[in-house]
Amino acid sequence: MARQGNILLVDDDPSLRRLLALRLEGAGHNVESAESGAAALRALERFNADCVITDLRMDGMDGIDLLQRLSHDRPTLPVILLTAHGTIPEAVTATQRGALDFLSKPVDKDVLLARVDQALDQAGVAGGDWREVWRSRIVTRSPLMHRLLEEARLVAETDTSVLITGESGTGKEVLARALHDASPRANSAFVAINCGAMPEQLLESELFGHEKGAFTDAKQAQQGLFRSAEGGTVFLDEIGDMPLALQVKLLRVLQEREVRPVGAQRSLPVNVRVLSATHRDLSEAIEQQQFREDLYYRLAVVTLALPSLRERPEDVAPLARHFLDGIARRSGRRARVYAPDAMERLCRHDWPGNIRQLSNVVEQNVALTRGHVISPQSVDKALSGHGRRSATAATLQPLAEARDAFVRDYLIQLLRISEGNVARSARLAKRNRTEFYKLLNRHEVDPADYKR
Ligand SMILES: Nc1ncnc2c1ncn2[C@@H]1O[C@H](COP(=O)(O)OP(=O)(O)OP(=O)(O)O)[C@@H](O)[C@H]1O
Repeated sequence: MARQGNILLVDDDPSLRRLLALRLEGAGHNVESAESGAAALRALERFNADCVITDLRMDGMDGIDLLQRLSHDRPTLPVILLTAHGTIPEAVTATQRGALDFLSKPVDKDVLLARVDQALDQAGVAGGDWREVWRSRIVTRSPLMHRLLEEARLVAETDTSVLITGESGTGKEVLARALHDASPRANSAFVAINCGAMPEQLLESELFGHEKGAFTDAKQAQQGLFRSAEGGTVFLDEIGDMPLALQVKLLRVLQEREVRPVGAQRSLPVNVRVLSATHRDLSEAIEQQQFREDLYYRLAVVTLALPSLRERPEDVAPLARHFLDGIARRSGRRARVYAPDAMERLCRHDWPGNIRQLSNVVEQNVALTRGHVISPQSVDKALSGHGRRSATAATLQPLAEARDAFVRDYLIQLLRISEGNVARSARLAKRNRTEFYKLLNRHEVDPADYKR
């Protein structure tokens, strides 16, 4: 069923506005028109738009300015740009800054309706239904991601085991949670565990539980994650790092749908859905006999491969704004903004650490920015810091700068641990408060940014 949505149409040419509105209304959409970027922002205060179509060149606030405002204020609202002959390069740049797409004038009716349908799909407007909440934590404008989310939504309705693959920091856990939220198990527990983070025996008892007295430290019986997730979902992160002996036990649990706590005589039935994730190439691990092939086929009935951030550069700007908003909300202060050149640099970076690295860079930028606007220099500094380990003679920092960077990182870590509490941070650093405040000032770190 074709989607029908609320479309805000922005163009300073009244005849084009009328024509496009007629076409969109003819397809069942609800259309509101505005003659400028400023009028569009006013209209959005009362009109609940699912998609904005805006001309690129307009007097006053043009399409790019409007896009920038919307990317900041409404990062998930899809924006389509209308371009006349000669403005296509600008529109291409705009898609890198977060525009969903662009349409060349004269606008072909079928292309218009197809693009709008795609935009409504992105906004989560499904066949006339209202937007979906399950994917609300996933900020994206990438068509690759939208296809993946569509697959995720379909597979969420079943009890199929899903293996999520992707480089570190691409959002595997976020996707697993969204899958759970979209599933019929959404009202039961979602329990996540990192299989690479603990020794084998501890992992076994964490997963399957233990009886009282099963081993020296087992003072109390513990039911284990599988049983505590009864009716819900277990998410096994870094499954590729699970020790082989435990892989056998996990396979048995998946086959029999029963768990046997450490030290128990009997197995107990469990009803959980299993999602797992890895950043490793499991086929290579299977070849090297580090991962059981039979377990792989049990876990990877469906595989969802998350693209790296390099493969979806259009997500950098909306994600950066999303993280700025998050920091502002936590500190109760107005969100900072990136200067256009600074945003350009973020968009050009290749993000080996993916979204987690972007989130750290944004946090570092906020910590180092006194005013409202984050400068390109601040971005360069944060990015060179992240590349420190692979520095060459050309990029190596002078000692004074490296020392400053170290002290700043140290202060940020303290404030993270103490959630912005200066007295506690000063105690941890074994410095008196006055001295500690001086350090914060000198390194332009603001404790308010770390308050929860
Ligand atoms: N699409 C997204 N929108 C908003 N935030 C995201 C998105 N994807 C990831 N994040 C955030 O990025 C960080 C890393 O995500 P996550 O922990 O899910 O990645 P991961 O692939 O599981 O990483 P790892 O392999 O290191 O365990 C988290 O803070 C998460 O909230």
